[in-house]
Parts: sequence; C-alpha cells; structure tokens
Amino acid sequence: ALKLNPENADAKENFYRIANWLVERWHFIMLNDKKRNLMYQRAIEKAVQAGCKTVLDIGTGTGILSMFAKRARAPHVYACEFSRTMYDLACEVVAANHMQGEIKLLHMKSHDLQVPEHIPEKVSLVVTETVDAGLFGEGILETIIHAWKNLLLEPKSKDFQSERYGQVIPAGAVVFGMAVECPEIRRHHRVIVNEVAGVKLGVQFISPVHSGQKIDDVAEPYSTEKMSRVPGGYKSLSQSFQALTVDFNSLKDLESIASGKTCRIQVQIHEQGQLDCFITWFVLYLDEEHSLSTGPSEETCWEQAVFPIHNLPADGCFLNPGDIVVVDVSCPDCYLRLDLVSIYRGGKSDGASCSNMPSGNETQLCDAMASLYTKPQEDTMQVPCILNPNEIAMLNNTSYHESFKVAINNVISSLVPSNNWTSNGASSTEEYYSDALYVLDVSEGFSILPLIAAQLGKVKSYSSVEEEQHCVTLQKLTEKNGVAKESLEFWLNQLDTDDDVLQRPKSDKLWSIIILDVVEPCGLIRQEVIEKAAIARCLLHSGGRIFPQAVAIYGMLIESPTLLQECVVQGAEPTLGFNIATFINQFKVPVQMFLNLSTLPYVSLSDPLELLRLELMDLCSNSLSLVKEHKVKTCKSGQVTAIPFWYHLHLDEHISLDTSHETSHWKQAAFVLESPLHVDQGEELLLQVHFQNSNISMTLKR
Ligand SMILES: CCc1ccncc1CNCCCCSC[C@H]1O[C@@H](n2ccc3c(N)ncnc32)[C@H](O)[C@@H]1O
Repeated sequence: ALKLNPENADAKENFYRIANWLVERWHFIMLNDKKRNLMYQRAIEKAVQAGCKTVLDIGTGTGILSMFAKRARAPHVYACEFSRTMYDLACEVVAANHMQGEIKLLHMKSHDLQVPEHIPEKVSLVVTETVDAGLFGEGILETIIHAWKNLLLEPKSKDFQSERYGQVIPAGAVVFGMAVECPEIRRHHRVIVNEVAGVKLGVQFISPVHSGQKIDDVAEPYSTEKMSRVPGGYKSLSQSFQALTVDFNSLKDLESIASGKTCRIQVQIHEQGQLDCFITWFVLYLDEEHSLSTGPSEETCWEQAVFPIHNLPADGCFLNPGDIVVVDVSCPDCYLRLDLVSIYRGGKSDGASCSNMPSGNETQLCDAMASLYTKPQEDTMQVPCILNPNEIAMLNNTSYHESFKVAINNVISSLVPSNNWTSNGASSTEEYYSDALYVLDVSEGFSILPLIAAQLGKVKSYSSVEEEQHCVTLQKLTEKNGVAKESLEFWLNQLDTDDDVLQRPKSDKLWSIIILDVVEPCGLIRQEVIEKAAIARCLLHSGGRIFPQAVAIYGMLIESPTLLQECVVQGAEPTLGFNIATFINQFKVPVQMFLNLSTLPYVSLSDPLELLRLELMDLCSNSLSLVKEHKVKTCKSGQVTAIPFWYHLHLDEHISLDTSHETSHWKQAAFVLESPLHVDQGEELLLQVHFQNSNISMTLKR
C-alpha cells in the first residue's frame, strides 16, 4: 500500500507499527556500532588467514559477518537466518554488495541444517552474534552445542595436528555481576508504598521479572536497562564479581552450563545502601585478542541485564559495608539467572539493616529468606499479584492517585448532597444503590481507581480489569479497606462481548464518571481515543465527566546524535564500507518510543511548546484529524534531529498530570526528522503537527 500511495496515512501508520515488529530496533544500534563491526572483522580475518576455509554465519541478520568473511577471502561462506524479513533483507544486501553467488544464504534455523543437504561439508569456522543483554537469551548456548555436534569439524586438539579443525567466533565470554541500589528499578519492580490515596495495600505485588520461584513460565528471569541512562542513576554496593565464564570452543563446558549447574558466590558489600537488584554484563571474547564489552561503565551502546530482588518488605533491604550477600548463578533452560540466597551480616550493622532480617548467622537468615520464597500459602492472602513494571510504577505513584481522588471527589460531591450515604431505611442493598452514582474505569491493565471512587460516596464502581488474579486482588483490597463488596463490580463480566466496552451501566442509568486511558506506557496516544471519548460523552448524565477532559501535547526541538544512532544506520562508514543502510533504513520508523527523556543525551534547540490540544469533553472540537502550525524560535544553533513529545492530562480545570514527570509510569516518544535540519540561533521555523487516527506526525520547515 505504501509503495502504491506513500502518503496514505492509514498505510503509513500500519507500516510503522509493523516495521517495529518485523525488524528489531537493535539492528540499528548494532550496525552503527563501528567498534563492534571492526572487532568482528578482525577476528574473522585472523581465523581465515589461520586456515579456516569454510565459514558458517549463524543468525546472519543483515549478512554483515558473512560479508566480512568473504572480504577476508574465505573460499566457502554459508549463512542461515531464521527470520523471513531478515533473510530477504540479507539477500538484497549481499547482492547490492556484489557478493551474491559467493555467499550461500539459507532461510533456516541452524538446528535444522543438514550436511550434505544444506551445507556440503562440516565447517572450520562458525561465526555468530546471537546474544542479548543476558548473553544466552537468543539461544547461543543451544545453537553452539548443536553446531559442535553436527556442523563443525572436530576442535583443535594437541594429539593430532591437522589444520582441518573447527572453531567458533566468539571463542568465549565472561559474565560479570554487581549488587546495586537503584530507586528507578525499585519503583518498577516492587510496590514500596503501603497505602495509596487512602487505599491500604495489604496484598503482595511482584513483577513478572523475578528471581523467586517460577510462578509460571510467563516469568522472564531478567529485564534489561541501559544503566548509564537510568533516571536517578544507581549506586554500586559491591565490586563487580565474576558470575560465570563460558568457553564456546569446549562442548563439555557448554553442556555443563546448559545442564543448569548452580554456582554459589559470596559477594562482599563495600557501600552502604538498599539492595534493589543485581545487574550483569559480559565481555565477549571473539578470540584471544579481540573482545567487546557490554559493561555499564564503557561507552558501550548495549543494555545490561537486571535481576530485581523480590519478596522484600516495602522498606526494602539495607546493607552495610562488610556484609556478605550470597548469590546463586545458574542457567536453567539456558537462561542466565541470579538468585539471592541469603545475607550474612559480617560488618558492624548500624541497626539500619533489613528490618525483617534477623542479624543472626547465615543459616538462620537463610531460613528467613527461604520462608519468604516459599510457595504461596493455601489461604489466598499470600498469593502474590503479578503486575508488569508499568503497573507497579503506577501503583507507587501516589500523586497520580491523589490527583484522581480529588478530581473524582469534586464530581461526586457536585452531583449529590452529602447525606445520601445514609441507608435511610433502605430495605435492601438493591434499594440502597438505586440512587448511587455510576463510575466506569476503562483503564488498560491493573487500576485501583474504581476502589478510590467507591470510597468517596454512594458509588457503583465498575472496573475493567480482565485478568482473574487482578479481579481477585481488587476484591481483597475492597475487603481490606472496608468497602462494601456490592460497590465494586467487574464490567467485562457484565458484557456479552468485549468490543462494546462503552455502553450504559443499565438500560435506565447513565454514568457520572468515565475514566479513559489515553496514553500508552510507550508514550504514544492510544488508538481510537477520540472515538471512545465521543461515545463516552453520550453515556454521561448531565454533570457527568470523562477523565481526562483534555490532553495537551507538548514538544521541543532537540539535537540528539544518540537518538539517531538508535533509529537510522548512518551510511556505509559504520558498516566498514558495506552498503547496508539503504536496506535496513527502509524499516526505520519516524517515532521512537519508550524513551526516558530525562536521561536521553540531547541539546534543546527550542523551548517546550504546546503542540496540540485534544478536548475530550467538548463535543464539537474534535474532528478525527487535526493539523496545527507553530512558528518556533530556535534558542541555539545546531542540527534539529528530533522532536520529543509528552502530555499534560487535564483531569479537570485545576488538576493535570504530566506524563514526563519523574514519578510518572509513562515513557516518552520522539518524532525523528527524515534528515537533520541545520538551524541558526534565533531562526524562526514553521512546525506543522498532524494528528490523524491517534497518530502524531510532524514536518519542520524554514
Ligand atoms: C554485542 C552484541 C550484543 C550485546 C548485547 N545485546 C545485544 C547485542 C547485539 N546482538 C543482537 C543480536 C540478537 C539477535 S540474533 C540475530 C539474528 O539471528 C537470528 N537467529 C538467532 C538464532 C538463530 C539460529 N539458531 N539459526 C538461525 N538464525 C538465528 C535471529 O532471527 C536474529 O535475526
């Protein structure tokens, strides 16, 4: 559709969402990482010059490593790639660089390769970079074990000197770990408040990323963060320790790691602070002399793996210098895992230690920790509720909930006299709720707003949480907070189909409040927000409100080379002369999401300005597409590379929420210009903002 009509907004919008899904964003970072490309090229050259004649590139992606092997004059080069999109792309790249016919590309997983059907003989060199922040997350362990058994010549060995032997690039890796205090990770993985806007949280919440017992296989063993750009920074509580080493040229070593063996490490704490997580990174040794590091301190572009500590009380676990933290490192089902086993109070404890940790010896503490990790008790109070990191950060955001509480209360108290709470002789709950106010919360994911509303008046509050465990948790919270269970209902159970979520509460009733969810955690406006607001307005009785009543979108002009590195390959120079940019940049998307604007390296070239305002309560103001023009004055000269944007959600005339605030659970998005625009200080530019079907696009002209 795009090829036919490049301007078709719908096609464009769908393409961008699909492009993000088809081609992972790290391809841009990787291809722009000239240092990484140089290391791989040198290691491959060295191996070919040392006699490797047949090369297999596993997970070729764009084909760059295979082209390095061909450039080094390897006689036979084979490449396999699992993703169809990347395979097709690699074919185009190899042809454009005049190497088609010299590299045999296979759209296959390496585990399915057969000799001689797919590759004529066992190879002397396997190259691959199928690694993620936790090293093994892309299956490199299983991949190389399979390769040694089926695709590689015998490894070099002392007894028989034959030049036909197999080897792997990378030759090995060393994984390092560190104990860390980081409030930003804490607020995304642990509920650190006991009460929010008057609602007591007696329930245990944990994020899917947990090193505790596997509640179910949805759990990822770690999350990833670029620690050098975590808002609020972090503090190392220990030296970095060697968590694991792997030798990709030793099948025995690989199988022993894959068998899930655990190694227990004692980590010396040298800084005072709260233990929020362990982080890990690795040094990838391509060969003895060429290596790459994904460490937090190097200027590396890669993220680190984060292992949040769970099952700790809200006030966390305080450590002192001299304490020993015992950690188990293992690779069950080939995923790296770090588990906190126990804490041994070695140093003088100044009493500010983990309040719930007896400062006895290790074994006693071990039992204490073990009891925290036990399977949930039979009574439901102990079953932890799994929330994703955004939902946990939202729950921790007390000012967000306080703002809603005031705005909801303003509406409720404006609608009914305060005395309508009394049961004035109501004979049944049916009668009692006959004149109740109806509140609907259509937020995505877990939300306690309905409970907050139910505490504020004679309210029938409807929650649209879907997951069973979220409904159970809300019911427990209702009980714990002394709210009548009749005042909280689950809306989706009352609907025959999920699609028409927005309809009357009852045939003869209208809503007093409808809470919409306007902004996605990634920083984009949700799809069909305008349409939903239009329907919601018709379901309100007079004096009723929808929240937010208006959304103001703010933005500014910035120069950010870092952002460019993450979304466009900068020509052929970073890829050492190969033309890959032309092809991979077809999959670049103009809007970068999930940004932490507070820590993104950039220079502001203009002041923030209001780009667009969506009135959700005002009937006529919204057509589905809006265009707004702004004259923007630059405050500095430079290259405008992007226009980040964020929102002020106006709950009512007086209360608004800023989605770029440091306590916010939202990330920000940025519109990246097709090509950077050089500007002088004081210049006035014309910025056009288009809002169409919930998609924001911009053009910037002189
Ligand atoms: C310093 C490197 C670094 C450090 C930290 N974080 C990230 C990185 C960068 N590495 C990212 C690559 C990660 C993705 S893997 C690249 C491509 O290979 C494909 N594949 C994967 C396995 C596999 C197989 N057995 N057989 C065929 N194909 C296979 C995937 O379909 C993908 O397209």
